[in-house]
Amino acid sequence: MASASSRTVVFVTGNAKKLEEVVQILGDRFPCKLVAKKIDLLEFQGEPDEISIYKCREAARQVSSSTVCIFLFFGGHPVPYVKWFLEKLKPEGLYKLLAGFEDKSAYALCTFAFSTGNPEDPVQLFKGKTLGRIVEPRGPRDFGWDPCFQPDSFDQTYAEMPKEMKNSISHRYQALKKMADHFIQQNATEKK
Ligand SMILES: O=c1nc[nH]c2c1ncn2[C@H]1C[C@H](O)[C@@H](COP(=O)(O)OP(=O)(O)OP(=O)(O)O)O1
Ligand SMILES: [Mg+2]
Repeated sequence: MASASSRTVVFVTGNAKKLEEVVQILGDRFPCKLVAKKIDLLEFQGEPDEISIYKCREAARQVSSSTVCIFLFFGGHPVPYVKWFLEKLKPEGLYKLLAGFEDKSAYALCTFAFSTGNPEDPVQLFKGKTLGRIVEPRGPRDFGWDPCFQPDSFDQTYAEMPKEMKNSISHRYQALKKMADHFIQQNATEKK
């Protein structure tokens, strides 16, 4: 197998905002070459881990190169299908859905699923979770449910925060950190 630094990792996402954050968070910390690719994958039903693994396998199959590694971004709570809720309801509607519930606590979840490209290898998951609550939308509307998610111990919603602040505490940051650490360590082991 090629050494990590000469390896190309394909990031599978059609979401420009996710990609933007990943590039900002990783900087030049990641030891592999990154290429982004949009693949429209069917949404499976199930728990987030199962969905991530299924979609990653499917993405790896579609990219069909034995040397390429795949990541699949998966993000968003209250449910894996939040994308369709958001499209129809907008952040205001998402908040209103919870009107009847006193408890507005929520968490943002990001899972990176990694496949070596070899279907025999297990898919690896790197997960990050940020605790918070769902609030009436505040701040710019340019990224999904950011206006209605307020992380614990902050007064601002994700949308109101400067980008660098969100990117230093977010679910995506935490998942990426685990993933980058894994590859940096693997790279160091390969060099020994
Ligand atoms: O940090 C975030 N802050 C706010 N909103 C977010 C975030 N991360 C994902 N989101 C939104 C995008 C989509 O409305 C839904 C997840 O759906 P999800 O399938 O993961 O995203 P997507 O289809 O846009 O991109 P992809 O091609 O990677 O599947 O939550
Ligand atoms: Mg999607």
